[in-house]
Amino acid sequence: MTTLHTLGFPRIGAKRELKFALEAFWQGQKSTAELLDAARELRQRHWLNQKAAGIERVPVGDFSLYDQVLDAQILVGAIPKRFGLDAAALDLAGYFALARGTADHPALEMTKWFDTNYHYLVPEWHADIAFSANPAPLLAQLREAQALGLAPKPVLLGPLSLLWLGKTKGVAFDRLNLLPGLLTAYRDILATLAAAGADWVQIDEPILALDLPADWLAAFASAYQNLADSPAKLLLATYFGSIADHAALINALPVDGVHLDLVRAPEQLDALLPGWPAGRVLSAGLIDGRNVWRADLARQLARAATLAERFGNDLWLAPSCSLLHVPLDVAQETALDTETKSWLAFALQKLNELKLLKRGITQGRDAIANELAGSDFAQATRRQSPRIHRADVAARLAALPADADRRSSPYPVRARAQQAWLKLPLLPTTTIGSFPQTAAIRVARAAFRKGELAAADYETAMRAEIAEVIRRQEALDIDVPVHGEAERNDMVEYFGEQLAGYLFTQLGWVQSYGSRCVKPPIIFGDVAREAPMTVRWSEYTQSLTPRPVKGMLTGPVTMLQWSFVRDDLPRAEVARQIALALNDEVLDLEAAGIRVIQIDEPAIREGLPLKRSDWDSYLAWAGEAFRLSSHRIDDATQIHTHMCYSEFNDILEGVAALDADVITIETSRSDMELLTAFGDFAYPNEIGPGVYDIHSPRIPAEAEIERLLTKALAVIPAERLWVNPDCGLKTRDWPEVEAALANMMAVTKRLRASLGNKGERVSGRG
Ligand SMILES: CN1c2c(nc(N)[nH]c2=O)NC[C@@H]1CNc1ccc(C(=O)N[C@@H](CCC(=O)N[C@@H](CCC(=O)N[C@@H](CCC(=O)O)C(=O)O)C(=O)O)C(=O)O)cc1
Ligand SMILES: N[C@@H](CCS)C(=O)O
Ligand SMILES: [Zn+2]
Repeated sequence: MTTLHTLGFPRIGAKRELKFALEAFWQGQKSTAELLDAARELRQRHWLNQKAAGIERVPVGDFSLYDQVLDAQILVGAIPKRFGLDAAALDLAGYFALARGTADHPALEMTKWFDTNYHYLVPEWHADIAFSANPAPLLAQLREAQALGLAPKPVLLGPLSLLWLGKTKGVAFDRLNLLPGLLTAYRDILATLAAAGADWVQIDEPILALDLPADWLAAFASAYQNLADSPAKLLLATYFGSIADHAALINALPVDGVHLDLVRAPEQLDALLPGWPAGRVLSAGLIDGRNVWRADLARQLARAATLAERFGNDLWLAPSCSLLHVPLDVAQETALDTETKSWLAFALQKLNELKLLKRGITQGRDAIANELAGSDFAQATRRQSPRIHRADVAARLAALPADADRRSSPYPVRARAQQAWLKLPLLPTTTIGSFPQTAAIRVARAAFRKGELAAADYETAMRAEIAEVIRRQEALDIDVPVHGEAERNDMVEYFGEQLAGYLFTQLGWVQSYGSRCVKPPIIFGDVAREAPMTVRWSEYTQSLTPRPVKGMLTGPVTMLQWSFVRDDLPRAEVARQIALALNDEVLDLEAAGIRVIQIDEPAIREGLPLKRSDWDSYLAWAGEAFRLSSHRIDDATQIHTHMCYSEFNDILEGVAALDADVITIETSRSDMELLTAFGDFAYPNEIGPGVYDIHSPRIPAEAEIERLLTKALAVIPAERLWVNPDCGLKTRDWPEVEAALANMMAVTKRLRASLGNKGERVSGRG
């Protein structure tokens, strides 16, 4: 009979219990035992949720106190020497030192998990690293699940993906040299898990969805040959894309089962099935683990039934990938109308969809006739809903001139017009937008939302916050201040709430990194701006200072990437709709006298398709959408953009093609590595490489900032260099922010003096 399983489950908790337990622990308000209890309680609740929904093999090892890739590093004893910690004796202080850094040790670098908004901690590979199996924490969780009478399936990040996702440090070397030692650790771990009763182990190798070099593909064959005598059966899990290009390799691997993402890449079955080894389990990922739309049950049942005919007991059904990337339970959403709710499925609803598919296969269609009718009805109402299609949006897009995404003049001309009024000093300073989202701000917003604080009082509180933010930036002498984003719950959700075509949830939390979560809004229909969204806040801010205030918007690609997007329209088309809505806002800001405007695009790299063959078309429409958002603005209005948390080396031309006047970009955690590439490529416009990492509570010393800025000056002409932190400061507290920015300003002023030009920049006049 078909087996139901999941690859991973959300771990933060319906009410973000894990977040609050972690943050209380970090603040010394919860003991180690209390934090571990909270974690155990969540794990058990989630396993039981899955069991109740008919999931027969629950995952173990998908839960983490911070990040599953960090846990995978600890599991194989791969802790960078610089921390001076022993994996086998790691306590919580050590664990969080790796994740969050300490006064002496910067945290592990953090970057995006494939094309998701989840961030993982990047392994640091040294040529002399000695791996050793450290299975005790995973084993303890396995026993917890067994004690609940469950049939758990441990989940490991596979050896090749773990190596690939890390970065080499020190003298350059080939990461594949580390494979033999790493495999010894995996063999030990598999033996220990099997001895503890795990008959199946899931090994995730998501890098198989990428274009891999030949030596890495060859390493898959040898690595899995090495693990072939594993006493536990191995389920090789792939997701986020097709592995069809590697069909022959995959079919020859000595593994007992393979999971395929049949939502993202349904066509890969045709490539894989002809050579599928007899007796190998197919885990069919039929339910979308990356989006929130209710499955078309009839369609999925037809697919599942065909597979069941061929595979019989060797068919497993699952979501397409871990459910980490979707919210937990749509039933908790009390503010959504019944029709809208009927279109949606969060993690718990997706489990139910799997259960229905199994019932349909084993007992026949009639056994789920009502549910099939319900699903058909929901698909039909969604397709036909008048709330989804807007003729005005379509007409406006159709009427755009061919050059709507071009500024009227090239950058050098614009730079002159901008410097003429901005009169900025050399190495102008700015921040990325947000200032600390203090408890007071969030409490005020929570009260406002509950109706306990009147709109006017909320407005007054936010204005007071803005005034304070301006006062502090003036005291620091920052050249281009911002309003601080106090009024925003989140840089995407905030805009989603104000745009037509978007829905938002009350409890639709998805983990972004560590304890930090986001509530991605849901794009369900055509997007349009109903009314100005940020203008009054920016206008007010400008009234407080003679300095040029930078207005702050989230760009179309990021609005798309960090939302759940409708699946009935190409993403490019949705991006164009958002771009026009933002263009309305840009023009209104400009008219209101806000003539420096940042259009954040931190997610542009994350949205890059996993296969290189799809890159050009993505970069073309993403770039067009970005540029379209500043359609028709004046040369003298300076457009900034900002990007963070990604490797940008691959897409420098695409980044340059956005033609923003200034880009502020995260670089400090990677020690300005990116800048070398920007220098080689001769990035044409202005650039502000982040001079310190804002995701760590560490205050960067002046010497550190100076070292990074000096490195930047070696590759970027001083006339085009800006000085700023890596990203927004919303997660930090004020003492840290003021100390860090004061150091940044002191270094900048020293460097300006040493560059011998304390007056206006000359760049724009060249
Ligand atoms: C820049 N980043 C972002 C990403 N994705 C986004 N959608 N947004 C981003 O900004 N991806 C990449 C990075 C990831 N970085 C971060 C950084 C910080 C957070 C974060 O702090 N998230 C908050 C939740 C933010 C939010 O929605 N706040 C709301 C609700 C606040 C709240 O919890 N209120 C309480 C009451 C008040 C209290 O007691 O504190 C309540 O309602 O119960 C708001 O401000 O109104 C987090 O807490 O995790 C995310 C990604
Ligand atoms: N303007 C945003 C960008 C974050 S990527 C902020 O400062 O938080
Ligand atoms: Zn950022």
